Amino acid sequence: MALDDSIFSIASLEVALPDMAAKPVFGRAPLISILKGINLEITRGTVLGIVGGSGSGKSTLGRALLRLIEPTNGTIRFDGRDITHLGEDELRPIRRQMQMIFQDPMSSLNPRRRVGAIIADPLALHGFDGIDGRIDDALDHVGLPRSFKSRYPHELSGGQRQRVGIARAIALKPEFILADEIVSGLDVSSQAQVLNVLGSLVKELGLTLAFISHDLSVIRRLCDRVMVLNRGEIAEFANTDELFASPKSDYTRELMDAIPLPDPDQANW
Ligand SMILES: Nc1ncnc2c1ncn2[C@@H]1O[C@H](COP(=O)(O)OP(=O)(O)OP(=O)(O)O)[C@@H](O)[C@H]1O
Repeated sequence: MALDDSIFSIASLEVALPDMAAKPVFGRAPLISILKGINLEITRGTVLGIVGGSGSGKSTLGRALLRLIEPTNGTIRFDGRDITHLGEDELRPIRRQMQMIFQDPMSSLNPRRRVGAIIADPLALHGFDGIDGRIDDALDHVGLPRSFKSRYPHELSGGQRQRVGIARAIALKPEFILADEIVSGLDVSSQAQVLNVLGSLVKELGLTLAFISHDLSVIRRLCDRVMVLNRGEIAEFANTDELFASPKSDYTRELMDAIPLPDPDQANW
């Protein structure tokens, strides 16, 4: 793969964090290793699924990609630039290019701001002009009526709130979006809506997405490639079709066995 096809290039990534359970009376908590030897390329315009059980290191990997935490070892290249150890001042101009959509929109959307303002705030912060038009565009892209601009988050359903989170992220025209367990709190039909919206956006806008989920059935619907994480290490990394056709690791097979049988009402998912 040519290097310029990659939005992210990760080599030998390791993350160790202070062990909060250790609670030392004096000095610092000892470090525990969370991620080990992660190598990864994320190709422009593709969706990478990151899957694994609870505590496997999915969110930590996402946070390291966005440089919300600093790795202990290894390199993170974003758009060809080594960002592994950049300070906050140097990261600031890059931050707009990397957006995140969160698991719980009730806590990530300010309950006292209307939807229009929620989408407008980061646009204003980053100095965009024509903000009203950009808000309308973003709402159109996620399939929400423009009249929702005057609503508050509590006046929306869970799926609609999650689409506001997506609208806020795409309005900034980022190069990359990280979505961390964004459908796990939703009922099956809202999950389907949100996944459909994301799938269309990837095609329409050429988005590059990393999609974290513990649920392989969700990953299968959206992702081109899948990284399976187990205890902070890569158990398997393959194209989605290959992974489902012939899983190579026992751990992947365990995750597959945990997929619930499809609901016949959702057969056209
Ligand atoms: N700030 C931290 N300090 C110490 N340990 C941490 C910290 N954050 C996460 N961990 C530990 O790192 C491991 C990986 O956590 P992480 O949240 O990345 O996993 P995950 O795969 O996203 O799990 P889940 O699906 O449950 O959210 C866990 O054992 C967790 O307890």
